[in-house]
Formats: sequence, structure tokens, C-alpha cells
Amino acid sequence: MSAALPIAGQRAVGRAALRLLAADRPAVAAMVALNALAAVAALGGPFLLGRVIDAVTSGGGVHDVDRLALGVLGCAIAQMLLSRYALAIAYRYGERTAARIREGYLRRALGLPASVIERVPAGDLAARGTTDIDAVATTLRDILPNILVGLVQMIFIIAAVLLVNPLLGGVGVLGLSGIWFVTRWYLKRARDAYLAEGAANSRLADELAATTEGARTVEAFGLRQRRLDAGHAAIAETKRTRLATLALRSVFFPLVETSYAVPAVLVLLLGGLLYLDGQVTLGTVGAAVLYLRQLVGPLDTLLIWIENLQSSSASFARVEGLGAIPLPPPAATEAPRDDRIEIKGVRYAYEKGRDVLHDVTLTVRPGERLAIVGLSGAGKSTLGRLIAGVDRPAAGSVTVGGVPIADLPPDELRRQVVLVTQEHHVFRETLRDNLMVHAPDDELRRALATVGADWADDLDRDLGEHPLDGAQAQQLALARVVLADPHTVILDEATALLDPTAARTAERALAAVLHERTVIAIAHRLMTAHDADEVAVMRDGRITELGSHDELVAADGEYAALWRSWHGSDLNVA
Ligand SMILES: Nc1ncnc2c1ncn2[C@@H]1O[C@H](COP(=O)(O)OP(=O)(O)OP(=O)(O)O)[C@@H](O)[C@H]1O
Repeated sequence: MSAALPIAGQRAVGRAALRLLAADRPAVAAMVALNALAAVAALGGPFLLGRVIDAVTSGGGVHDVDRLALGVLGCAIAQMLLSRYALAIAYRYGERTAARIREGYLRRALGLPASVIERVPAGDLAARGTTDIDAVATTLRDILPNILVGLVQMIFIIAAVLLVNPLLGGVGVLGLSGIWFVTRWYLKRARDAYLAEGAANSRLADELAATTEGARTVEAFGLRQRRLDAGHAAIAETKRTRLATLALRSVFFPLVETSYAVPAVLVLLLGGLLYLDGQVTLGTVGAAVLYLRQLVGPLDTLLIWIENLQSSSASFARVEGLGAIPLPPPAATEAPRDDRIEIKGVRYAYEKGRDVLHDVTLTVRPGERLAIVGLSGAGKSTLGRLIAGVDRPAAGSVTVGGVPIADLPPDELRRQVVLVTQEHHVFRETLRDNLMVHAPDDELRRALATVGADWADDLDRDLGEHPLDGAQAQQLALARVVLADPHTVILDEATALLDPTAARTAERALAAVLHERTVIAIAHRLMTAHDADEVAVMRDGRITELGSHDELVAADGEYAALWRSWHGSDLNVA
């Protein structure tokens, strides 16, 4: 069963964004301060140009105009230098922050307990760690700095136009409100329209892939027309959705372009009237109009990136969603008082409401060899995972020395119980690193020798470049068990996938590993149950019989029937 990964809510995303800003306060302060200075410098231009108009209309000399023009030039250069510098800081901030998000994600992913990792969809986990983080990183690096510059500039320009003349400024700002409504209208529809376009594109790609992959079937069953119809339908849908987004854009952009002119037109009209009335100078009207024209640049930037900001905030919500995965309670701090394993009244379900274990109770005494038998699907592996602490029971308890096994910290758990299955991961690292403990080479070699790994003379062998075969990988897994030195080993089809020769080698290695340990064998071979001290028979998630081989055969129940069907055949029944 795989549970969908959560997505962080808007508040959580907001808090995470604030945390990222707070983590790099000096850079954020420098970005804001430099952008503010650049914006102030940018305001100097229109103001001085207004003074030029006034100087000319009042018959001022060439000298005055030259001086003011030099001022305009100085302001433009200062603005350029300051905003370049601010942008450079912003880019570096963006890279650092993206790295922080990546590292945080990796830390969270690696910190998830195995029981949680096993349940989450691996593709989604990887997509969030790559595609989504890349989307956020691109926004942080390329888009956010520009948006920040645009926002600061807009605030200063609006303040300046209001200062130049509150009435003209007010009318100008009011004239901008059209853009707000147009943008809201567009954004409300754009998300769904683009999602529909994306979905239609995916469907078209799927249809094409299905037709090409199944070309022989199409030919053999005369499905050509049907596939053509499906392709045409997908193309029509793509065209329809594309036209829908195009229609949105063809309304939005002309409207926005027109809206840009509205404030300047309003200010020119009102300014003209006020000038004729002698209430403002021409320079003031000119400066106000120039300021409002200056707004177009930052507004454009904001509108262009606003959609991108929406999609990357959705990505950020997915990345942050990892932090919302419910985690098991913190590890137990007390140590087990002995090696006795007690399973009491255990229930377990992979899916809510569908118990696969019902009220299982069992004691495994230290040194005992217990075989769990039963038909496929009886719940043997599930019980093995609970005893190994991989999963925790929904009800009841699974304890070692009185402590719930699933609550033990990983280091402690490894010393108590280890589950050996047919899946054993070999990392693309050296043999030494693959043994996963920091121990002297002598000890590592001894462990390898115990499991008969006579091929393992070079601890520096790179297992990525020189991979192991199945039997060798199994020996490596068993050497890890020897090094972990648990008092109890659970075997779940540990040698099932190996060919007979390799299985024999592995069985020998296994015998060496199991020496003087408690063994719980999920038995799929006749002899395992026969040789065990005790046999537990499972059916439909319950233990139906418990006793030694001889007792159960004498009782002539379910085990006896299984035994009779196995007897002499050594068949794999599980
Ligand atoms: N990851 C899972 N998600 C959902 N259901 C599962 C999962 N693993 C096992 N089950 C179900 O739980 C029940 C018990 O399965 P389990 O693997 O424990 O039985 P088993 O006795 O070990 O069988 P086998 O011998 O085939 O491995 C079965 O009905 C199985 O379909």
C-alpha cells in the first residue's frame, strides 16, 4: 500500500518561505536596501526632467538645463549600478536558498523511517526532490530577484507620484486599478486552462505511444480506424485547449497594454485642466506622467512572472509537504531487559478496515527455533515484519525484553533483531562500505569468512564496477548480519530466489550465521519446519496451531495435512 505524499498548506508554505528569508538575513537586507536606493535614483530622472520643463517654460538659461540634464544622467547611472549590484546579490541568495531547500529535502527524506519510506510513492518522492525543487530554484534564482526589484520600484514610484502632486498621483494610481481587475480575471481562468492544455498534451502523447507500441496488435486486429479516430480526438482536444489559452492571452495582453496608458491619459487630462487653472506647473504634470510611464517596466515584470510564481509556489507546497508526513512516535529510551520476544493480541492492516493479522499471540524464547508455516497470503511475512520492527501493530504489542520493538532506535534494533529476506541491496560502493559498519578490517574479514565468502579478499573492491552475483550478494547480506550480531534472526524466503547450487552455498552460510541465535523462519521448505523447536501454523491472519513438529503431526490437524502433502517432496509451498 502506498499513501499519497501530503502537500503543505498555504500557511505552512508561507512560514517556510519566511524561515528561508530569515536564514539569510544579511543578504535579504542588502537586496532590499540596494533596490530601494536604485529606486530612489530612478525617481531622480522624472523629477529633474520636470524641473527642466519648468526651467525652459520660465525662461531659465542653458546652464541650468545642462546641470539638470547631468543630474538625470547621474541618476540613470546610479540606478543601473545599484540595481546590478542588488541583482548579483539576489542571484547568489537564490542559489544559496535553493541549495538549502535541496539539503533540507534530502535530510527530511533520509530521516524518514524505513516503514514510512516503504509506503510513500517513490516516483512522487523523487519528482518532488528533482522537478519541483528545480522549479522553486529557478524562481528563486531568476524570477524572485526581478519581482523584488519590480515591487520596490513600484512602491517608490507610486510614493513619488503622490508626493509630486497628491491629486494627480491619486488619479494616476486609481487609473491603474483596471490592471488589477484584468489580471484577477485572467489568473482565475489561466490555471485551469493551462492544466487542461497540459492534460490534453499528455493524452495526445499517450495515444501516440499506445498506437506505436501496439502497432502489431493494431495491424493484427484491424484496429487502424479506431486508433486513427482516437488520435484525431486527442488532436482535436489539444487544439481546443490550446485555442482556449490563446483566447485568454489575446484578451489579457491587449487589455493590460491599454490599461498601462489609462493613468497617463487621466493625469494628462486632469493636469492640463489644473495647469490652465494655474494650480500646477507643466513640470509637475510632466514629472507625474513620466513616473506613471516608469511603472510600466516593473508592472510588466510582475505580470510576466506572476503565473510562474503561482506554479512554483505549488511546487514549493509539494516540497514542504514532506515535512507533513506523520512520523512514528520517538524511539524508546529504555533498553530491553532480556532477549524474549512477546507478541500479544496483535492486529495489523495495510489498508484501513482490512486486517491481515487478527489477535496474534506468540512467545519466542531466547535460543528457540520457530518455524511459521501456512499458505500464501496467510500473513507470515507481515508477522515477520512486525517482529523485525519494520512495521508497528495497529493493536496489541510486539516487544523484546518488555520494550516495543518498533520503538527501538535503529542501532539498538539492529543488535536485537534482523530480518533477512531475498531482497538485499548492494550499494555502488566498496565492499568495506557495503558491510555498513565501522569495524577493523580483521573483523570485517572474519564476518565474510563466517559466511564462506571466499571471493571477498579485496575490501576495496568497487561493487558498482564489479557487481556481485546473487549468491555473493546473499553472502554479503549475511555478513552484515554477523557484524550486527543480533540475538534473533528472522528468515523470510532468504534463499528462495537463488538457483539450487547458489542456494546450497547460501544455506551453508546461513547455518553459520544462525549458530547460537534465536531463529524465526518463515518456512517454505519441509525441513525447516521439521527441524524447528516449535511450529506456528497460520491461516487467514491467525495462528491456528502451535507446537513441535511431532505434536502437530500427532494432533492430525492442519499441519499434519500440510506435512503429508510435503512429505518426501521438499516442495516450496509458500
Ligand atoms: N504491502 C502490502 N500492501 C497491501 N496488502 C498487503 C501488502 N503485503 C501483504 N499484503 C496482504 O496481506 C496479506 C498477508 O500477506 P503476507 O505477505 O504477510 O502473507 P504470507 O503468508 O507471507 O504470504 P506469502 O507466503 O505469499 O509471502 C495478504 O492478503 C496480502 O495480500
